[in-house]
Amino acid sequence: MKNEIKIFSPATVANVSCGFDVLGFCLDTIGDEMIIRKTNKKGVFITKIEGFDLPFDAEKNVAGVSALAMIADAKPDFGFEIEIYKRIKPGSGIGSSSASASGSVFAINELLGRPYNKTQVTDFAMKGEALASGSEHADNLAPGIFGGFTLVKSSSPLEVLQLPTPNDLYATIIHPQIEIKTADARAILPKLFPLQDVITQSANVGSFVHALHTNDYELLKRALQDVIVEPHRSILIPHYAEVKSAALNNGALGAGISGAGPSIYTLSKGIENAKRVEKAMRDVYANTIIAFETYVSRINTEGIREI
Ligand SMILES: Nc1ncnc2c1ncn2[C@@H]1O[C@H](COP(=O)(O)OP(=O)(O)O)[C@@H](O)[C@H]1O
Ligand SMILES: N[C@@H](CCOP(=O)(O)O)C(=O)O
Repeated sequence: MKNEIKIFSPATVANVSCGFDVLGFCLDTIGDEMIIRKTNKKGVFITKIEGFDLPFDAEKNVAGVSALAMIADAKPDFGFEIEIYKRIKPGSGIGSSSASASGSVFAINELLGRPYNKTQVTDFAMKGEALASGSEHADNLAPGIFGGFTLVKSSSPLEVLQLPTPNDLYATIIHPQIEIKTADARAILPKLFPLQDVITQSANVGSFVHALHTNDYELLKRALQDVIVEPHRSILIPHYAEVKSAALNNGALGAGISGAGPSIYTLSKGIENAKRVEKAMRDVYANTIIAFETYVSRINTEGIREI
């Protein structure tokens, strides 16, 4: 069995407008790298973090918390060192904490000879994600671990459905360089919603899943609406309405807040449309003082992978 593994842990888009805490998909052009190796000393030790200032204490870093949860169950007679090469900015809305929380347990599971299935790996990763966001949600973790589009049917007990990915679907992301902590963006949401909004949202998530199964781009377009969360969170994102309109006016099938923001995601049919949408979104921020990054990505159907 291997003593060391290097992985690519991709960024992910949670919620996908209509599926708060349940829908997500996996990106390909941005993600963290991690090296995990066995050590004689028992425990979990974060030995290197490059890219961003994050805690080395395993109990304060999401990668360490999920790893500790897995080894508490697996009880190996050795420990693990973790190196994190962070490319996804924390507080980005494209699953920065999730990439670390899922990457460590994906890798440890490989080094242990895969005793756990993907759902169990996701369950351990949820312990890490809870540290960052204050709640055990798996909508970023599941697409990272399973690949493609996923739906979290239930968090407890955890049940994840892997959904089909239409061939020609591309994502464009714009990430204004401000930080929104997921925990803060969750705290501002109301606890109760009007029944009519819940009905609209449920119909959209069902329609979206059907559209993925049938490659129905027109239905997909109509389903990518969020009447529940977007009105409360969009005010935290500079020029949100303008960026969204620019994307939709330039051929995007849908646009919305990626995870808890500030990133904005869009889905387009074909890479040429995705690139046109990228330019339109960049043009909005280009006339402001806001620094930003953009990514165009195919949907990554493999998820976390060894590199
Ligand atoms: N390995 C890690 N990677 C990213 N964030 C981490 C990590 N460990 C702890 N954190 C904390 O998690 C928070 C970022 O997570 P979150 O707010 O969910 O952002 P994101 O949407 O980018 O995942 C920050 O407070 C950060 O310090
Ligand atoms: N469903 C969560 C997703 C948070 O995603 P992140 O990428 O911002 O961590 C939420 O919307 O709170």
